[in-house]
Amino acid sequence: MASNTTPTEIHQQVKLVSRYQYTNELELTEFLQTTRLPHLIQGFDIGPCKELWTSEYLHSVCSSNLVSVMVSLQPLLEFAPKNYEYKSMPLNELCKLCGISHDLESASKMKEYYYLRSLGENPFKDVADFYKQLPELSKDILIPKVFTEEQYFSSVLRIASAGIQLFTHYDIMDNILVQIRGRKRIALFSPRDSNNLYLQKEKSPIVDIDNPDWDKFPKFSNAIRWDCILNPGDMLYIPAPWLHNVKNLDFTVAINFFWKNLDKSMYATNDVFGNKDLIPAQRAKQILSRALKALDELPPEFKEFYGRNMIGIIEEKTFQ
Ligand SMILES: O=C(O)CCC(=O)C(=O)O
Ligand SMILES: [Fe+2]
Repeated sequence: MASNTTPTEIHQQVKLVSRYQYTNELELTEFLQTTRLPHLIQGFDIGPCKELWTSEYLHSVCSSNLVSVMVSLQPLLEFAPKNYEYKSMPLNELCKLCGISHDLESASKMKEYYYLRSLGENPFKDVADFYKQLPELSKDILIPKVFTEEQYFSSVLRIASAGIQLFTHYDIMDNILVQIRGRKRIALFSPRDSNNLYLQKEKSPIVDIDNPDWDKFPKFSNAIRWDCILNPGDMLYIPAPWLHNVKNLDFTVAINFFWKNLDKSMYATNDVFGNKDLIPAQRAKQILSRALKALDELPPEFKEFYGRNMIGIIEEKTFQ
């Protein structure tokens, strides 16, 4: 792409995430077993948390146990290089700070943005389990049982100040994100667009998806963006491995539930975040790195020839 391209000349296709009106658990469960598209689920009563969980309430009922919080001077979180630090702070204190930065204006005055993704008791070994770890809160929330106990993997509490935006990433398990307080804007990208997102492991380096550097990321213009806004009480079904980028429009509280929709043997056993590649994919990536080493032995024009040749084979054999 010419280096004098201006962002206004490039239009990315944007679609809206479809809505699903909740009627009963069985119908929703069956629906989620067949659709592989994200859906905004509305009409399910998530319980008293929706009215109850103000920052003042959370400040008063949450413990002063230390939690590890991402703290950044900028609202757009970047991972390479990192523009945030992990700081330990009492959970009840975090609720108060996030409450002060409840909208974009007050958050920008605070000069620090906060983002909590709850971790397991031992963050290196255990998965986050909201029910076990935060009984003072979990009694206030209801979620539809769309997965079995066997399939359940983790439940993660997410607290964020207004404005903070989490980089685009994929998770390896199916997921329902339940919005409790404030609004989130979520942009999703299909797994079919993964090659247009310049992935580095599970994350995309295109941090500012609303104003991307088109010279650096020209293929991003081919990606279709699926947008939705989550309001309190809404739930978003994010099928694995759809990519998602989350911007907090207000002070937000949300919980998400990951579950294993595939056979258990597919999943890495040492995965506490639910984002390690499936075991056969890990094997395929190792074989690919060996194939690339073999191609390195060739002169450049043969390396490119075989590289392009192999892309064609991979496309033919893997694209649906
Ligand atoms: O709500 C957020 O901040 C992130 C949600 C997310 O990444 C997830 O539910 O997998
Ligand atoms: Fe995620």
